[in-house]
Amino acid sequence: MSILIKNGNIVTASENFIGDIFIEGETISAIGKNLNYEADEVIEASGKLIFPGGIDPHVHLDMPFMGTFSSDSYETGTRAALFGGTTMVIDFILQTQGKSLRSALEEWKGRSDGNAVGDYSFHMAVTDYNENTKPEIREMIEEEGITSFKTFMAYKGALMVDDRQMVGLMEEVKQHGGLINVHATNGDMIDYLVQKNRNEGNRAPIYHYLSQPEVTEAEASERFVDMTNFTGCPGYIVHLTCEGALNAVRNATRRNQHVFVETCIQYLILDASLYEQDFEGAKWVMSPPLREKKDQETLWAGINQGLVNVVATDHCPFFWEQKLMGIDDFSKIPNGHPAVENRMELLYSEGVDKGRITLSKFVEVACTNPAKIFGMYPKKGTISIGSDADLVIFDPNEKHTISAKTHHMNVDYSGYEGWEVTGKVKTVLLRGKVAIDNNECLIPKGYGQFIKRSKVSDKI
Ligand SMILES: NC(=O)NCCC(=O)O
Ligand SMILES: [Zn+2]
Ligand SMILES: [Zn+2]
Repeated sequence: MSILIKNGNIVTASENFIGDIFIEGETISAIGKNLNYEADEVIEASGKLIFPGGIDPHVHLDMPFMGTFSSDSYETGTRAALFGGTTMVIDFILQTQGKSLRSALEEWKGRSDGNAVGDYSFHMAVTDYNENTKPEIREMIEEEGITSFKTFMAYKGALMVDDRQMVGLMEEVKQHGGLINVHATNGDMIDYLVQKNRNEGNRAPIYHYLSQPEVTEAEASERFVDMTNFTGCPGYIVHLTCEGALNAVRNATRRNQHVFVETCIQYLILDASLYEQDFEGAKWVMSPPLREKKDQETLWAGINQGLVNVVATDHCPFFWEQKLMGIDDFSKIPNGHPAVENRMELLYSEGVDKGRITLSKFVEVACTNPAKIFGMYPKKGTISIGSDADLVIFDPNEKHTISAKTHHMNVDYSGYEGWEVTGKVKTVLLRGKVAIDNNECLIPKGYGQFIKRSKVSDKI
């Protein structure tokens, strides 16, 4: 099967030009002007942007968490991602404390195998690092192509590791060519504030926010950055939200250290005033919580300064019924919100269309850097000869309104209900197949492949 895409405005992290793309099978075989190849299908793309398929390296699909499961399966979650121009996601496996990484991998495979519509990979969350898990790090990297390891400095009593485990894990991960991801907030301080608020009868969603002030994230980010400096292990901070935390990374650059930073679309465009509305605020109960306007400005600037490398979502949807588990106690509200379908369009609309970032920066943080950092470049994350034909054909002028009535995520509300967006995903190709066209998904469950990843470096 061959496809010729004609006259599109091709955008990569470094280039922007009008041209044609010729696809044979799953990969791109030619790029140029006025290409004259015979193709089984021709797609006219004049007036449209063509960028690489988006990669969201932070999603939680069908994940057991806080006494329930996140509500998107591999099928619904990866399909919704495709509708929004994201052709690949990286999901998190959670080790159960006391059990092996291998058994967690088998559990996650049981839910994901044969069920994904779009491509996916896994990070391995190590929640119990000990002599038994140590040899499994090499196994995951060498045998499974899982090269990134997530740690939680928070969720005390459930997922949190201490600093001793952290440095031990870093040594091992570094030795085998992997990367450490971290949820960097101070779990002990948060646990103290949560219990204090609950004891004082403060049970509304806003107390979730008040139990995780900026200092809890700034302190843990600085500690993590210092530990990666000490061990020499490449590090990546997930869902960074605030000025204090970004300053820890900024300070590290003064000793020529680079730690990768991911923020999420919600931290760029939503703020903590959303918690000021009774239980409705539960829609945005996530960890870390939404912050202030000054933090949004810091994050947009951080993208342009090259300090913030990736914009993800931390997609972790729960039905309203599930959020109601915390109606009497904010600490029981399942943490997370749905966004995987909205990320690319919101980032284009709020970032590029409003002049905060360039088109190439948009591609860099939404497509290219995730591929580079997580060991998939240039197979994924760019438009070049030999790369997978994962492409988004995008109308930069079409306006539309986000709503739970029309989204494809398996959840009954939207954190962005009524949001007016400029720019619309029109057609999406995944490994040479038209996956989305005319608001329809044209590929079946099972088309999505598990992508084994290479060893990583701390340079991009
Ligand atoms: N972020 C969040 O609120 N839920 C998912 C788990 C995590 O990433 O911490
Ligand atoms: Zn987290
Ligand atoms: Zn997460």
